[in-house]
Amino acid sequence: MSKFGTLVMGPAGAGKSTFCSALIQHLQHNKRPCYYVNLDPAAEDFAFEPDIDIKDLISLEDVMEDMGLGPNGGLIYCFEFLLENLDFLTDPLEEVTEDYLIIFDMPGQIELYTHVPILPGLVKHLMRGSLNINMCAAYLLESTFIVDRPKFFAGTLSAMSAMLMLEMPHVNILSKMDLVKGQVAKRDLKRFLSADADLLADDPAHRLEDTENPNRDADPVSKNNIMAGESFNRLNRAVAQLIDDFSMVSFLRLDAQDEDSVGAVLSYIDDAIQFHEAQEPKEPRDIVDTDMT
Ligand SMILES: Nc1nc2c(ncn2[C@@H]2O[C@H](COP(=O)(O)OP(=O)(O)OP(=O)(O)O)[C@@H](O)[C@H]2O)c(=O)[nH]1
Repeated sequence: MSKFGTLVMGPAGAGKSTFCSALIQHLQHNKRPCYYVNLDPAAEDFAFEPDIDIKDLISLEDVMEDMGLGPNGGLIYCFEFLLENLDFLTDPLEEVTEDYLIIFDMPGQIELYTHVPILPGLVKHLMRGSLNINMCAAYLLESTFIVDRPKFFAGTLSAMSAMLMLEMPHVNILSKMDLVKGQVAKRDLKRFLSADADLLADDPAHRLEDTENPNRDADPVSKNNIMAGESFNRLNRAVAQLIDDFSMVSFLRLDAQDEDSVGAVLSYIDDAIQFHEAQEPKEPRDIVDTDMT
């Protein structure tokens, strides 16, 4: 039998630890066992004591002090150290049975999900090694991002970057929905949940389309700036359209204080894990270069 787990990720302050706690509480209420793994080497206070805490292996504070590194370099060092000492995770996780949901609480440094190839190695170890955990990534983005539409699409791209890098079942979650309740009409909210590209085109706060400036032709600097603005606009819209066309990113809603909302998100995570488990493992395809004949 396989083990099951979820990797809770997202930018700093997105609500990852709060979601982990709400999830643990919900699982406890439903008499479902869970196993909590803290992988944030800077995390301090926990509502629930982790079963595994990376700080027992290495802490960010020590690394910064001993190695003279900053918080980002220190975090990368901690994860490289973890990858060199994977028994720290493997030994206790081998004992965890399939009844448990293993919850991995991740740090918020965005570099980890975008351009440092550390997490793929960790995920590969957890999912494909002797542990063979069926996992789903839960990527949290703060719902207040929807107030600033370009920021929302930038956040959506960070979620996509994690999806592409990790190649594992993945759900995206707009966290802290209580903070935007009443501020966004239901109809508008739907457009954010499925990342509708037209959100950029009809953004009421759009500032770059200053084509009506009467001095634009007379002032070459102003003209160049406006041209750059226009081409950036077109580029932004093209990227948003790509996300929209391929239905690449859609979001679930989460209010961590509302147990029904937590339960609903959990059921999506469960489904994503089970759907993945049901898939036949694919044989790698033969590479046939048709131009070589
Ligand atoms: N209103 C509201 N606040 C929330 C919710 N979830 C988290 N918060 C608050 O948002 C802040 C950050 O939450 P954390 O859970 O620490 O976020 P995190 O992503 O774990 O943060 P880092 O580990 O620092 O990246 C805290 O003040 C939480 O109380 C929510 O659903 N609603």
